[in-house]
Amino acid sequence: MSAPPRVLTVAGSDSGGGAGIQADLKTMLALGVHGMSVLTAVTAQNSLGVQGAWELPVEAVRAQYRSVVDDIGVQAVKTGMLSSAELVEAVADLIAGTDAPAVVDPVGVSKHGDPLLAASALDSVRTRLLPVATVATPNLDEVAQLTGVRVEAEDDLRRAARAVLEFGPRWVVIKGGHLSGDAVDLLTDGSEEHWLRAPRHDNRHTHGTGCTLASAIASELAKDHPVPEAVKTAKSYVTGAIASGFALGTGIGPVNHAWNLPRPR
Ligand SMILES: Nc1ncnc2c1ncn2[C@@H]1O[C@H](COP(=O)(O)OP(=O)(O)OP(=O)(O)O)[C@@H](O)[C@H]1O
Ligand SMILES: Cc1ncc(CO)c(N)n1
Repeated sequence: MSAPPRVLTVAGSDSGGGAGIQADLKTMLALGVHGMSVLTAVTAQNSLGVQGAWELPVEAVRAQYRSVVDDIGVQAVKTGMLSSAELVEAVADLIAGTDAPAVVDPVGVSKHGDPLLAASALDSVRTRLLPVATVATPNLDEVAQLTGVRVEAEDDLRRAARAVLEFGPRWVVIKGGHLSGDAVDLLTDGSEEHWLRAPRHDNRHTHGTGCTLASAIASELAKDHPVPEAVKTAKSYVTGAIASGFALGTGIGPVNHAWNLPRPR
């Protein structure tokens, strides 16, 4: 059997298994790539929120990255929770030295509003991390934090995308998941525009949707698909996973990462 494409996630652990590293690796398995991980932080987290978070030392992050890239090699990298300015800058430098596309999910806060990135790290995300991104995938809160643009309706998505592109990612997906109506995202590189529209599933199984979308994009890029095709496949995957999510705990439950497999749970 030949080796599947290899994808590396650089992100935090979600003890509840719905977001972070756990969501990333499940997505990668479901999309047929070999998932690998660099842990940046550990969170005590469940369906109700984040009860605690502990960062790893920057040397531990660099060492994990080098172990994976120098021996196994990667066809795509995805970043999630990076916690501090020091980690953002270290990871940006590592990505800059890696010959593979990078999907940057500039994680700022959890679905419950718990901070996953220090306010003092925002400038490093703007000036160091976004410039090395092949695709950046901010949600509307992250767009507001990074650019000051407040998106209240679909019509504002284009202005938000332009503001994020100013920081240098090659492509941006503005996730309209927090608007009402259809779940509409805008993918653009400043010249092409792709509007990705899916029906909104009015359920509570949306913990980790952003991590899942970004990991799915990275998985499809690792298979050598062009960015628009990769993002369209990723959008279908996350939509199906939300539609078949399940209740867990008493708060916001996870998506069903296995929904597309021959024997879904
Ligand atoms: N209720 C929903 N029904 C259908 N699609 C949704 C729904 N909520 C979000 N999405 C889609 O899921 C993807 C992730 O968007 P979202 O805005 O939820 O990310 P996020 O806030 O970064 O997620 P998280 O912080 O939980 O990882 C987008 O494609 C968005 O349109
Ligand atoms: C560890 C982690 N990363 C990312 C998110 C974003 O949803 C989360 N809730 N937890």
